[in-house]
Amino acid sequence: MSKTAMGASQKDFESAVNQMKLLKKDPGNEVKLKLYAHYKQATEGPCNTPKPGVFDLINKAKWDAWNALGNLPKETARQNYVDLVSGLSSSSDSSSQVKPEADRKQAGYETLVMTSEDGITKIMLNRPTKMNALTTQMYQEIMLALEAASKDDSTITVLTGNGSYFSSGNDLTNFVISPDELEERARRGAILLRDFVGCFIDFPKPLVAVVNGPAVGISVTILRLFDLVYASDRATFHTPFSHLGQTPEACSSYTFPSLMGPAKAAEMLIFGKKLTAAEACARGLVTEVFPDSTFQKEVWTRLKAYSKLPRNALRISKQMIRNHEKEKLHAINAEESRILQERWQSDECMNAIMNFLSRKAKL
Ligand SMILES: CCCCC/C=C/CC(=O)SCCNC(=O)CCNC(=O)[C@H](O)C(C)(C)COP(=O)(O)OP(=O)(O)OC[C@H]1O[C@@H](n2cnc3c(N)ncnc32)[C@H](O)[C@@H]1OP(=O)(O)O
Repeated sequence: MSKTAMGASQKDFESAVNQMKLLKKDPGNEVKLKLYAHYKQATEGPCNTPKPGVFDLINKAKWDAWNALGNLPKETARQNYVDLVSGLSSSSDSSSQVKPEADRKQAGYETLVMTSEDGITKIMLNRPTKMNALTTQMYQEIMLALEAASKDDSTITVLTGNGSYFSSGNDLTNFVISPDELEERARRGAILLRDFVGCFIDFPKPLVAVVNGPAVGISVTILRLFDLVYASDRATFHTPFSHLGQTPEACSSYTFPSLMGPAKAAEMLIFGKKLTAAEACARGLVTEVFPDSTFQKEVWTRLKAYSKLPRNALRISKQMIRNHEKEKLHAINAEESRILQERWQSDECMNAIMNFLSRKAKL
């Protein structure tokens, strides 16, 4: 950020406002909220309008963002706005630069880093500051990445997270929408969820989860569709669906009871009990737990050795193990997505999400 001692002039501010209108790439809801709040603060001062109702989600999120700036001086808000816009412009400039040929990173993903090396394609969730919470864009990019990995010449595909979390599950701001959009967004969300989980059910090669830290929600339930799950002893496994007014997904209403028995599954899926990595391993959800200090080294050494095994034999064996229940899993996935479509429109779900967004509730 380029703060000057004098702060941004009115001219700099107006030019940043104009620059925003020319921005080609959508900066995402969080940045848009920050820009909105600083614009209002810079032009009108502290928040001066009544708080919108709890179901007016978009206006409430905007109001919260503006109100959170308190008595921030107009000049500081103006400078922050200019800095935000200049950060956006420079990142969109740099994203258009040609990447060096030697770079093994596969281009085209904004929320993931995808690399292929030593017979292993690695898909890394890359929103570390948001605990790798899964945005709509991220679900779509993961599906594209899985499709590419299923066709490339690697032997094994790995999903992992960048930073301290594996993933904090569905990004709750996916639900920041106005009431009149709710029904349509819930319908589209259910289709996206069904397609997303479907990609894991059908994935043809050995799929490995390298669970580098805590996992929440769908990033836990999806694990039963992987062939190996390696976890750091720092990882935890938490499915707080009832707390969020929601219900299980990723086929877990069937796979968890069959894996750990209905009583243990209920403890997780109905009552939201958080498991340690050792507990998740004892319940069969995790293949093996490693000390965090040696986790990356041990896991990648193991995977590199596995990736040298005959590719077709691995693939066929995986399919033999998985094919028996594929059809059933697709049917369960469709039904869970349908039920969630209803849940997302419920007051219980809306209230839980608003509580999180207004920081009244954390897990
Ligand atoms: C197509 C739709 C498919 C839908 C499929 C449905 C899936 C169901 C689920 O996945 S349910 C699980 C949903 N996840 C949660 O409820 C987790 C919510 N997050 C938290 O409770 C906490 O953030 C935490 C415990 C994960 C981490 O707490 P900590 O104090 O360590 O860190 P912060 O809270 O300060 O988090 C840092 C920033 O990251 C943002 N963030 C984290 N997780 C999420 C999330 N799931 N959704 C949205 N945002 C998230 C958090 O808001 C902080 O952002 P900020 O720095 O801008 O304040």
